[in-house]
Amino acid sequence: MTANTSRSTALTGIGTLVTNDPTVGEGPLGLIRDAAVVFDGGVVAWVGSTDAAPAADVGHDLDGRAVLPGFVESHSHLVFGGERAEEFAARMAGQPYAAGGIRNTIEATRNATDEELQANTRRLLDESLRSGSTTVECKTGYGQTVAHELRSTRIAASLTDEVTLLAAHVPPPEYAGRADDYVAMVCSEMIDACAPQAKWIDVFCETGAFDRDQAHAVLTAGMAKGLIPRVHGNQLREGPGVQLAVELGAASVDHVCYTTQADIDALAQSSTVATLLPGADFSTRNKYPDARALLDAGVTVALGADCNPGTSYTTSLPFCIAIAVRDMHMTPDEAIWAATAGGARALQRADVGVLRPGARADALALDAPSYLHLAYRPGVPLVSDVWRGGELAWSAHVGHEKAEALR
Ligand SMILES: N=CN[C@@H](CCC(=O)O)C(=O)O
Ligand SMILES: [Zn+2]
Repeated sequence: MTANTSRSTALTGIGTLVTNDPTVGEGPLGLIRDAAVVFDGGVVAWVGSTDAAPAADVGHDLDGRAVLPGFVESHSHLVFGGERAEEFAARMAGQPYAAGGIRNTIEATRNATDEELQANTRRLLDESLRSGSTTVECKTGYGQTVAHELRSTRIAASLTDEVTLLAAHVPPPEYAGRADDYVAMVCSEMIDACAPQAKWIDVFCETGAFDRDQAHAVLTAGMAKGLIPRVHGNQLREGPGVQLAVELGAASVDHVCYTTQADIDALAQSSTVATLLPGADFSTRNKYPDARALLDAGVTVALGADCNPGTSYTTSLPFCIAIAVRDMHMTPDEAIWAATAGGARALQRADVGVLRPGARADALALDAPSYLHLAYRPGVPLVSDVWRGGELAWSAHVGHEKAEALR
């Protein structure tokens, strides 16, 4: 039995606390006004009103500021080299996004050293921490040889437990016109080598990437090695991705910009989460998903920043929350839930995205009295403090600490 050397911390004077636990507070967000939360041993020990807060070793008076669970980022591509700003500029001049741009990043990633990739991934995790993301899933997908994907999984696994093998991103240059041969290699040597370092298997099911049968082969090969499926689907046009994800019981299907009523009905009757990625649609001038239709049908919706150099070079879930409310007609409450508890559902985690006793002590404070300001004041760095495992991981008031492994 190791001694509990960590000190308990009480955050008091919280103007509005979002718990995401309707049994302890008001409505789906479990809101508590004039609230307090106590962290002890890396987990939430107590939540309630300030005047009933138990004693703790360390106290912080939040002076009326809002506190939320740390954001849960369930969709990011952080292990990459290079950047594609010119491609973005061409898109803004009218050139449509196409999956082919991914090959530019594949070349830059293959040419990068381990140290460069590790440093870039850590830089982006630090950046996402400063905007409140305390859990971050990280995909591979820009290496696409066994050695490069293995390197990418190892780099991701050194920084987060949520590692996704996305070897089936697009057929790499050396397999141009031979997607089936690439799929056969992914389903054998690639997954055999990389599965031990990953938790999830993902595939880009889209024209110019992989069709339904190829995607099915990759996902089922990953599942046979104990990986849990996720799907990039229906991003650029209607397609088989949503139905495939539901058929295989995928944790989530992501993008979901073009859906039929049958897609929405299938999702509503499943446990598959629809993860919306408004940063990608913003940066590619793509159609936003019909979030309202999904939510009104009872689909569980998550929000992700989808940080990657091609479609969405942002780590900011506050930015995505603002777009989700203004352009996708989600209510502020729905958007906040989607970026916290929704992301946790997409990662099948019950210990994050919520502030209830026993949950990880991952939280953020805003320089604002209410979570509504995240949509009301877009583009403003409102996140003032971030706690991970009950420890202050970053504060705008004291300079930021390096984000160690996100466990
Ligand atoms: N659409 C597929 N994959 C990434 C984009 C990858 C890239 O363009 O580099 C996404 O989720 O947006
Ligand atoms: Zn993606």
